[in-house]
Amino acid sequence: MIRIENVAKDFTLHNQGGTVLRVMEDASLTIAPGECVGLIGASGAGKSTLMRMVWGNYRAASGRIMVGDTDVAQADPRAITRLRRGTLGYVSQFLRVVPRVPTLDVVAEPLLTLGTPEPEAKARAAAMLQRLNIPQRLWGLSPTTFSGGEQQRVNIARGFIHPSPALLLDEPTASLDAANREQVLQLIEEAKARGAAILGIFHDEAARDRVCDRCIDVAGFAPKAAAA
Ligand SMILES: Nc1ncnc2c1ncn2[C@@H]1O[C@H](COP(=O)(O)OP(=O)(O)OP(=O)(O)O)[C@@H](O)[C@H]1O
Repeated sequence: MIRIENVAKDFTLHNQGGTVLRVMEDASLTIAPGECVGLIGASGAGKSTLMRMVWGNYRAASGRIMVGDTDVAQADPRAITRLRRGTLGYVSQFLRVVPRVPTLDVVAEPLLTLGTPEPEAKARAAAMLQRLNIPQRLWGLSPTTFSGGEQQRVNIARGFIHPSPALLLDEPTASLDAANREQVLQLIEEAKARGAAILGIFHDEAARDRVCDRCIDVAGFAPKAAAA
C-alpha cells in the first residue's frame, strides 16, 4: 500500500549561502495492508523528514513514494490533496484548525468532504469524541483553547474518523493519560484489522512494541559519504 523506493532528500539552506545538505539516500521500505511499521533512530536521523515526504509536504530529491497508485514524489498538489482526502490519513502531534470552527465540525469535516451526509458525519464524529473522552459540553466550542491533551485527542478523532487505507502517525500517544492512550492503541489495532497500512513514529516504546509489526532504523538511510 505504501512503497518507498530509493528515495533521497536534500535541503537547500537558502540563508546559509545556498548550501545543499543531503540528509537521506536510498531509502526503501514497503508497508503492506494491515501492517504497522515504526520508524526508529536517533534524534535528527530523519524520521520526521521521511514521514513528511510520504505526506507530500517535503519533496524527495529522487526516488518513488507510492501510496496506492499515486507517486507522491511526482504528484502535483491537486493529486496530493485528492490522496489525502480519501486514501492517506495523518495524525500529527499538533492540531491545526481554522479558528472558531466547533470541535464536532472539525472532526466531521473529513467525512463531509468525502460526501457523507451531514447527520451521519456528525453522529460518527460524536461517537469518536465520546470514545476519546472529550466532554460533550466542549463539542460546540473551537478546540483552539483546549488543553494539549484535549487538542491531541481531537486531532486523533479527526485522523481516525475516515477509514483511510494508509495512515501516518506522529507520536499518537504522547501526552495522553492511560485510559486515552489505551483508546488510541485500540484505534490503531482496529485500523490494522481493517487493512490499513500504517507508518508511525512512537517514542512510547510499550505502544510501539504493541502495535508495530516491525521497526525500521532510519540510520540505514543516511547518505553513504556522511556515514563513512
Ligand atoms: N526544513 C529543513 N531544513 C533544513 N534541514 C532540515 C529541515 N528539516 C529537517 N532537516 C534536517 O534533516 C535531518 C533530519 O531531521 P528530522 O527532523 O527528520 O529528524 P528526526 O529523526 O525526526 O528527529 P527527532 O527525533 O529529533 O524529531 C536533521 O539533520 C535536520 O536538521
